[in-house]
Amino acid sequence: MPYVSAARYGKDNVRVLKVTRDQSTGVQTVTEMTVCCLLEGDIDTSYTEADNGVVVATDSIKNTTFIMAKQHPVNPPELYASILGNHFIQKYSHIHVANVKVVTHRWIRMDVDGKPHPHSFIKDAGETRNVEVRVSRKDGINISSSIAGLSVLKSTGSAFHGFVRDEYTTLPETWDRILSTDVDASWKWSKFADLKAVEEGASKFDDAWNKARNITLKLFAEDNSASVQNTMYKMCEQILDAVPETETISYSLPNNHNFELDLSWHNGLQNTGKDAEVYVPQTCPNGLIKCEVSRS
Ligand SMILES: O=c1[nH]c(=O)c2[nH]c(=O)[nH]c2[nH]1
Repeated sequence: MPYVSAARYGKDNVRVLKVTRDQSTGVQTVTEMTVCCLLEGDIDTSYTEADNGVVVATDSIKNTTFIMAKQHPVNPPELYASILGNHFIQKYSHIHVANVKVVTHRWIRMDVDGKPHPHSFIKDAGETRNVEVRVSRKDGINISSSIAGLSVLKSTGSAFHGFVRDEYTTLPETWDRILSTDVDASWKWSKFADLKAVEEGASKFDDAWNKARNITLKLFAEDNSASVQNTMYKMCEQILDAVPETETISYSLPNNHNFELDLSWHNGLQNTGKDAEVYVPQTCPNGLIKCEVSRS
């Protein structure tokens, strides 16, 4: 007899923009988020018996996403996601888990004539700040925070040699290469007992994001990289050290290759090795290096 071994449902890609206005200074702040909220619980009969009596409509989940954004702070996103998720398990006794993902887009305050403008912003389109929160009646609140799509490139200070050489190998060893990647870095927080615990720790979330971002950028720039693997491990180590409330740090880094180009066919033009200046950025394939580092 088949049975429902796992099920969750909800609304994805709910786009929310919240404007907060400081009446005393006239300074306004915007937060744009894309929210996904998926519920779990005693909902199997909606699949097996067409029992919609257990279904909180995904349209209502979308409405709730907006109402919670109106009634509560949306920053830090870890807190907003926890408030939204907690709402569903408190309001509906048959819903036991809410999975909330919030992608926060980066609207950066515009500088005009060298001064921060009170209500104009520029979108830093690549990078987002993401959180994934699981609010569970039984297991408390588990939060994972991340930086995604932070594209970085260094034109030297990266090597890759000593790797396996055999009959499958064509890649030359290098002591000086371009290193380019799109950072996806996440940190998993120790479990929070309930919403109150998240509220009490709320100031830690922005602080951790700043530390993780600064560590990533500083190490990327300054590490004399032996490999993507080794540099990302150092990043994980430093974040674990800097943010004691985290349990696990993960990185997923594509190695976006920029190939040297032999132009010697054109009048002997030298453009490889020490003469390399013009490179060819590759779209695919790319290396993909991942790791997760935990406290022992
Ligand atoms: O830093 C790297 N790690 C690898 O595993 C790898 N493999 C490869 O072809 N180039 C690189 N670079």
